[in-house]
Amino acid sequence: MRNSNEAQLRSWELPAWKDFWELGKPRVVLVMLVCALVGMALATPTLPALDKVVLGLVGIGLASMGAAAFNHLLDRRLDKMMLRTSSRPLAEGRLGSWQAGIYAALLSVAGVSLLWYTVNPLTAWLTLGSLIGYALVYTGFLKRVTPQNITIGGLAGAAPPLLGWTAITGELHPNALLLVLIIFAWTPPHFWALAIYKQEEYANAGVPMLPVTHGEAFARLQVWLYTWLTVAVTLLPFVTGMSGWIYLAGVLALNVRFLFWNWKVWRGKDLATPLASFWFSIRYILLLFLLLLVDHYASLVI
Ligand code: HEM
Ligand SMILES: CC(C)=CCC/C(C)=C/CC/C(C)=C/COP(=O)(O)OP(=O)(O)O
Repeated sequence: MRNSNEAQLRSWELPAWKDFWELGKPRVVLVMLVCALVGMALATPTLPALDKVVLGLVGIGLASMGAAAFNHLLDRRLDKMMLRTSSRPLAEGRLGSWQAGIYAALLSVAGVSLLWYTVNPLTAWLTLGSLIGYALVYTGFLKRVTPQNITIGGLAGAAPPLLGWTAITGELHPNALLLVLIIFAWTPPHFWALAIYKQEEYANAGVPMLPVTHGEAFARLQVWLYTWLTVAVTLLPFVTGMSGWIYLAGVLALNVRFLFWNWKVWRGKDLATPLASFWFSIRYILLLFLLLLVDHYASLVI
C-alpha cells in the first residue's frame, strides 16, 4: 500500500531538470563546443564577429544536445542492459519516452533554426546532417549492426570545428576539413579503448563493438594503428602551414603520451590501461584544440 502511494506521488512530481540536462551529454558537448570555437577562431585572421560566435555556439550546442537526447531515447532499452548506462534517466524510468522525444525535438529544431536564421544556411544544413548522422544513422542503425559503427558514425561527432568555421565564413575550406579529419582519426582510439574495458557489457547487450566481434587482441591492435594514423593527421596543420611551431612542439609532446598509452594498450592484457587511455584521449583532443588556438593567436601577435 505504502509503495503504491509512493509511486503515485512520484508520478505527480515534475521530472528533475538534472535528468533533462543529462540527456544532452553536457560534458561531451562542452568539448565539442571548444572544438567548434577553435574552428571559428582559425577561420579568420582577425577576431571572429562576436554575435556569430555566440549564436553559432548556442545553435551548435542546442543541436548537439538534441542529438544526444535522441540517442538516449533510441538506446533506452540497450542502456538498461549495461551497468555504465543503466542509471540514465530513461533507462531507469525517471523520464518517459514522450518527454524525452519532445525535449530532443525542441532542442534540435531550436538549434538548427537559430543557425538558419541568425548564422547561415550552410551551417544549419551541416549541423542538421551531423544531428541525423549521430541520432539516426549511428544510434539507430550502425551501432546495432557493424563494428565499424564508430569509424563511419564518427564523422558526425567530428563535425564541430567545421560547423564553427562555416558559422564565421559561410564557406567550406580545406583547413576546416583538416580539423574534422583530426577528430575523425582520433575517434577509434578514443572509443575502442573504452569498448575494450566495457567489452563484457557490450557482449551481454548484443552490441557488435569491435572487441566483441573480432576479439580483444584485434581491438587492441586497431587502437595502436589508429593512434599512428591520428599522429600522422595531427602533423598536417604544421605541414600545410595552417599552424606553426608552438602547435608542432605541443602536439609532438601530446603524441608521445598518446603513443605511450596506446602502446601499453596494444602490448598489455589488463583492463585498467584501456580505461586510462580513454580518459587520456579526452585530455588529448581538448589540449590539441587549445594548442591550435594558442598557436593561431600567437602567430597573429608575433
Ligand atoms: C561517434 C563518435 C564517438 C563515440 C562512439 C564516443 C563514445 C564515447 C563514450 C561511450 C563515452 C562514455 C560516455 C559515458 O560514460 O557517459 C564517451 C565519453 C566522452 N567523449 Fe566520446 N565518443 C565519440 C566522439 C566524441 C567526440 C567527437 C568528442 C569531443 C570532441 C568526445 C568527447 C567525449 C568526452 C568529453 C567524454 C567524457 C564524458 C564524461 O565525462 O562523462 N567524444 N565517448
Ligand atoms: C550536431 C552534432 C555535432 C551532433 C553530434 C552529437 C553528439 C553529442 C555526439 C556524441 C558522440 C558520442 C558521445 C557517442 C557515444 O554514443 P554511444 O551511444 O555509443 O554511447 P553511450 O553508450 O554512452 O550512449
